[in-house]
Amino acid sequence: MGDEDWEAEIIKPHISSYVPVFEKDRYSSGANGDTFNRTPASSSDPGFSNNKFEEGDSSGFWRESSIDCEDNQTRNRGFSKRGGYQDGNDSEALGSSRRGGRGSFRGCRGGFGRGSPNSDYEQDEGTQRSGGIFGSRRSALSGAGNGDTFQSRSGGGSGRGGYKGLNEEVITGSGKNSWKSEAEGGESGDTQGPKVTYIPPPPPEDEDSIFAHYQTGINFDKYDTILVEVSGHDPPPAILTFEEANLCQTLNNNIAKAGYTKLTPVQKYSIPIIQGGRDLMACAQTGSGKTAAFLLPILAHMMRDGITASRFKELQEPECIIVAPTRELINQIYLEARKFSFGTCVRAVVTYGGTQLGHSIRQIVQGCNILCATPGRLMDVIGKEKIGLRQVKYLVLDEADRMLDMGFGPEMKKLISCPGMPSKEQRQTLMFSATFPEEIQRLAGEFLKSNYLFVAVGQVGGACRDVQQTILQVGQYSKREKLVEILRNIGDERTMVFVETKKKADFIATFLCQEKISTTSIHGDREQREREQALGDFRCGKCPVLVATSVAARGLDIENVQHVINFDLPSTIDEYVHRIGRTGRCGNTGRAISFFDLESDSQLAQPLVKVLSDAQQDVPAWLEEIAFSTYGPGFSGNARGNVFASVDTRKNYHGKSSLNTAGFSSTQAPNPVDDESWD
Ligand SMILES: Nc1ncnc2c1ncn2[C@@H]1O[C@H](COP(=O)(O)OP(=O)(O)OP(=O)(O)O)[C@@H](O)[C@H]1O
Repeated sequence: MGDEDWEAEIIKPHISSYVPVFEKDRYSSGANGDTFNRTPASSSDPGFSNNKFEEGDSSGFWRESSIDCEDNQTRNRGFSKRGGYQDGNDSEALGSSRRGGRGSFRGCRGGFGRGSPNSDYEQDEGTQRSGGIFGSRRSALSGAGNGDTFQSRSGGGSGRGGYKGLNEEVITGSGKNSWKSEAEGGESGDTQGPKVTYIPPPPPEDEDSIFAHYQTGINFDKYDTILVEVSGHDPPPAILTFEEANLCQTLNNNIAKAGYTKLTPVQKYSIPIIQGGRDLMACAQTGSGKTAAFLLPILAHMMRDGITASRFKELQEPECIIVAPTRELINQIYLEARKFSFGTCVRAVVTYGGTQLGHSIRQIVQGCNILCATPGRLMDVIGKEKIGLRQVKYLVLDEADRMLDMGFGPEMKKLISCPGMPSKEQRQTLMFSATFPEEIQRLAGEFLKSNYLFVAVGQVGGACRDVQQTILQVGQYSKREKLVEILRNIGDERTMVFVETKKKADFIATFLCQEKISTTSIHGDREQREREQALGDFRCGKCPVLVATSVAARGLDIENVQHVINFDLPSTIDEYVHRIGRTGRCGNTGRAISFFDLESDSQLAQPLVKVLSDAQQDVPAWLEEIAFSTYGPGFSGNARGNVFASVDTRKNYHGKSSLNTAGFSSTQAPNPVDDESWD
């Protein structure tokens, strides 16, 4: 993990054995947008094979293992034979149960992406990475005059190379996570591949957009009933209202404009702790307002103490650095920082991988008080001496357990030992997450003052109770059929579908498009522009289904996500908690459906039973049986005894080194290294 994209950005062009040709005429919308106007492909066209996706064909894509690194030729052959877009007739044969309403690619919205030719970020196309297997996507997918493109390019084509096979593992450079190698050999001169030139479109500047927000849900007031435990020496009392926080008028105005009238529990406890200058590790359920819990008191202090950054200094020395594990999440945090600092002299800047470094630097030198960054890019701008650390007063690790695990942990250690970085005694370090495995808590001690406070809102690592969880036993070869059935029942409600690998994300997205379910995808193999486009299309409802890998599991706050489907269950229970937390946010209700494959998911049965029962969900008898049979008589997953099954580790120092947040012995690394590109 921690596949620092700095290097991934300078990738070797790879040659694909399979380059399907997408032609706009084949998948163009009709005049009213609701006609799926397909011309059968010729049988010689490998991209539009007459063959259907077939389960159980060992030569087909479907049966491939989830391991991404394998013979390129074999995979591509398999996919081109099995996985190409079908022609109209075959598609009809396959899609017999298609719903009328949803058919035709859900009318205009369905299946057809936004036009790209006029997009702000087309300008650098010529210098982007060299295509990849679906390298012809840009021209071939360009829509007709209305600017539409066939959305499933997202699904079928991976920006950074789609089905790259072996090549995706052959990202050059020895120190993948080495800030030095990135800074030195990164965009500044390495000639191994095309440079990343993507400049994200600037966020809207108008006040309405800046303060746009969604409504809190019917269960928002129930937050007040959640038990909160604060541990550590001499914690300040919680506050009950925003007024008690004594924030300056501008901040209060911004809070009101953001639609916040009442504090969430994590805010009630964290704000006074941070205002009191204490270090903090806070664990609260997904979607319960952790971002504002750290931003507001930091901004309040910055306003009180005054800030020093001035414009157009080559070296900017921010007072606050916020790191998060994924690009989309850090961008979201930046937008929150920009919202709450609106009308103040505090300037927040964001920088993350997959975008042009020069652009980030230009933003930074215009003044930077709060730097929001993904870890690799942060080390780059430090290495390039654009960011100095001497003024850092606040270091925030969002999704802190992820930031400290084996993927990003080494990078975070480098960060705190960088020249100039104030020692932990001299800075305030704040960590937030919905999950906090105890072993990671122990690692965190290195970053925090010894008297840090630990806030646990409800069950540490517990699932949000506003999410109705259902576990279905579905075997590997029935998953697609079940998925389509569920999605057809769901209709147009926004749904995130999680799968285990990048390739599967593409494959499933392609498959759903083929089923005329408007879908896009996000994963670490897609170019950043495509990731952002996919997220944008999902957010605005243009594509109500987003197929994602774990890159989208944490932190993303998207309005109206009503359903999460775990097509593949993740390997850890914490990951499960984060994934399902994309719905049921801020007091709204949501649903999560997970496909449990007896052959591959048994190790998750026990922690799943625990998480379900702690969240007062129905536990299927078959799942309990598996949990018992896997773990024997000692298992008591249904016991609802201790609300704080996992707590501040300083309470349990002795002999409990392998517990995870669900309170069970961990059979695997907390966050296994995978092949995703995160930041
Ligand atoms: N006090 C509040 N009143 C109203 N809305 C709030 C309040 N606090 C936060 N929100 C909103 O709730 C949503 C979820 O907040 P946020 O993204 O900070 O959750 P989180 O706890 O960080 O979730 P995750 O664990 O998934 O990262 C956001 O849209 C945010 O603007």
